[in-house]
Amino acid sequence: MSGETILEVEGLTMRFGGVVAVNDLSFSAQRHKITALIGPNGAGKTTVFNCTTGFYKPTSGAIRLTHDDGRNFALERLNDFRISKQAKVARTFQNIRLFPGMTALENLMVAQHNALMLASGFTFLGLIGAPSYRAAETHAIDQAKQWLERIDLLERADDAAGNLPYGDQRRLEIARAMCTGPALLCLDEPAAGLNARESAGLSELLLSIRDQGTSILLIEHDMSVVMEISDHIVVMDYGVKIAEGAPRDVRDNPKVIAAYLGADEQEAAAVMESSP
Ligand SMILES: Nc1ncnc2c1ncn2[C@@H]1O[C@H](COP(=O)(O)OP(=O)(O)OP(=O)(O)O)[C@@H](O)[C@H]1O
Repeated sequence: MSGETILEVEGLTMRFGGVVAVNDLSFSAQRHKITALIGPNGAGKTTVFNCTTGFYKPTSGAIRLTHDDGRNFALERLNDFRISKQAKVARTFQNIRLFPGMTALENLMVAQHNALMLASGFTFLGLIGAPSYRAAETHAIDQAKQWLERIDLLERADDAAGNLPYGDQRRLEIARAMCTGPALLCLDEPAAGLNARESAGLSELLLSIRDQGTSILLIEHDMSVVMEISDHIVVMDYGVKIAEGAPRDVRDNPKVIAAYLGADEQEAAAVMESSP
């Protein structure tokens, strides 16, 4: 194993014309831990995700990812395809982006497209049904079924993803990201729109993913989820880091309380009332 840090963000800046969405931000995320990025609306959290996952090229700064075996990736220099395929960073989005017309199972198979394409020799071995391709396909189906079972959707494997209840779709998105075998899982507001029971189930799922060895970077407005499952929290406001630490320290930090009070009454109350 290579060090405790999986992700090191250093001096990250992202400008959109005159808007500085992220300004000289530095933080690190530890291996096999859940690191949460929180902050009021417009603080710059999603922009950090978009830079980390290659959707945006940062204006300046470095984003380094280190695998368990010590391999290093300069994410700020890679495109989104290489970041997911080589650096093994997977993400979900604020708004659900499943393939709604495909079944739940098919959505998880598509996630394993890269491995299947390789095993198919980019079509030919797949067409003739070569044993190596059939073995890869069986493995992909097994993996998809295991994840469906884990998120309690095995019985709905053949239902169109778009017909599933909202909370199920959210869990399916996470399972789809996990089917790519990520080293780092980036989740953008996974609890958005979930009720209290579904949020509790989500927390359990994320803790089990962490405990089985996947590092998680989480953006979340639901403070009950953040305070319950995060190992470390980084707080942003107006593009800069205003605090970081363990859930209890962050919750009691006057700068954090002030940032949330200046934002949205409900959100401020949620931060102050949440108990880690
Ligand atoms: N593509 C873009 N073009 C111009 N400005 C942008 C772009 N993306 C983000 N911004 C601006 O950057 C700032 C940070 O936005 P960002 O979406 O990263 O914040 P956030 O913390 O994720 O907010 P929220 O919690 O509401 O999702 C905002 O002022 C936003 O308007």
